[in-house]
Amino acid sequence: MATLFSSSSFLSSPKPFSSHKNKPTLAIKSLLTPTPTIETSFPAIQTFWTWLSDKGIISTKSPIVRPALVSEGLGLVAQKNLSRNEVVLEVSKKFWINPDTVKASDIGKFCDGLKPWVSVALFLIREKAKKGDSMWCSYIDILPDSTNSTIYWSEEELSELQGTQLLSTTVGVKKYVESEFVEVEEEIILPHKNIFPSITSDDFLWAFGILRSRAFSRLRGQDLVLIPLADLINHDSKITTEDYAWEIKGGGLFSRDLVFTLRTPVSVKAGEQVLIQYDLGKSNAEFALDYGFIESRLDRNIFTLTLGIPESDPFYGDKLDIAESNGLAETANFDFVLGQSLPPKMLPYLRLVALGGTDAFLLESIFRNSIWDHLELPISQSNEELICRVVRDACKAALSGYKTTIEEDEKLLDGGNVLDPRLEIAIGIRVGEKKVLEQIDGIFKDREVELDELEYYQERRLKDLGLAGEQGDIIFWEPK
Ligand SMILES: C[S@@+](CC[C@H](N)C(=O)[O-])C[C@H]1O[C@@H](n2cnc3c(N)ncnc32)[C@H](O)[C@@H]1O
Repeated sequence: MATLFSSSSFLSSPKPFSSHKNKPTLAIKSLLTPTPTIETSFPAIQTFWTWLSDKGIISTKSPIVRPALVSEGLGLVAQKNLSRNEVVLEVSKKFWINPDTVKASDIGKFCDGLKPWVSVALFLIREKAKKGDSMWCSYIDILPDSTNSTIYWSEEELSELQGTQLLSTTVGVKKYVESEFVEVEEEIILPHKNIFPSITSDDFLWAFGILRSRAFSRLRGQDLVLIPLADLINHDSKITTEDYAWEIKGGGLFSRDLVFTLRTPVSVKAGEQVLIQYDLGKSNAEFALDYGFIESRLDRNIFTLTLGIPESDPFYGDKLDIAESNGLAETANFDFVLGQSLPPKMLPYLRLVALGGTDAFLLESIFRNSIWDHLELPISQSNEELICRVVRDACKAALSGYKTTIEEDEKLLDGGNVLDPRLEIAIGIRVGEKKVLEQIDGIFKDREVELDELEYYQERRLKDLGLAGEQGDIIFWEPK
């Protein structure tokens, strides 16, 4: 039975953590302070503000929000008291940056057929290189050089994630971005050197991270769109509704241009920051990868169990057929959330994968319509014992891949020292994953203890046929 827990140790010799040189290098980082400071006079913000006004993107006469320096970098600060659901800003489509913007630009003809994000990434890099000659220059100037997303971490910083799923994901994402860069470099950048001078893979990673952390997606008909000013909105974990935050209006037959509208999901006092909930469904690992921060909420801690039917299984074909008829496949990912019960379908899938020996008759085609119902309950002691052992072994193997214990991590977090934000993310992620793994192990440990008392398929079948009593004793018909 193939049980693939994807916790890889990418870095062979972890080095001790030292404060990184590569902190999020917002152009304005020297003005960042740990306390929320409403600072609007910084030159780059001023220039951006003037640009927004000159372009008519917003009216600067009686603005509802203004960009300002806050503890999260830049943010939007209310200029008056706002009630819940009040419109905070509106940005017309002509000021969005999306694949249509690229198409209409001077590089449009070179970007035909590129993935939407790749074309927007090239556009951003090129506009950035143009400096003052770009119409987007004032916007591009306020974009950070990096965030605390794990894609920007040094190898030394990444070594703090040793053993975590986030490390493998980060490595995978960086490889993906690199391979996209190699392709676009060969096909577009090098053949048109005069248009795209000296674009490096670091530039490409920068653009990828910018899009990942601030592009709006899943908007009506828009796969990926950067909306200047709106993309300064920061996240607040205390806001637990995604409603009312943003929408696209207009675009009907007789209506005006499409407009992006941002609303505040909660009431805000003048001078306070307007904040939204980015995504209630994201895990801390996704937050760390996309945005470079995590939350303390328990259910943001998720460990993904990847289970699969090995091709070498003598019943591979039948098992795959059953899995597919029930919405699963040869491999299946189960997201296990801290503090919650096992993901639905996980136990039946595990039992299916482990099915063999004298239980294999259940794989015969006459059971095809009822097999999943049977798999919802324990099949046999040996099957249940096997799934417990395999899951527990996998948890132990994954847990041995981390270089610290939960206690050591908690001590670091509660030690009263101000930690580097990236180290704090790393500790939060690894402690969260380990807690989930311990919880999974605990569930299957308890199950192992109950194995003798569980009711299995044969017993249920005998009961159904009226051949077994409620206590499991076999009823014989004695000849009279
Ligand atoms: C959509 S942008 C928001 C504007 C951003 N603060 C800036 O300076 O440009 C998202 C980024 O803001 C920062 N951010 C947003 N909410 C945050 C939070 N609650 N804690 C820490 N950083 C946050 C992260 O760097 C994230 O990648």
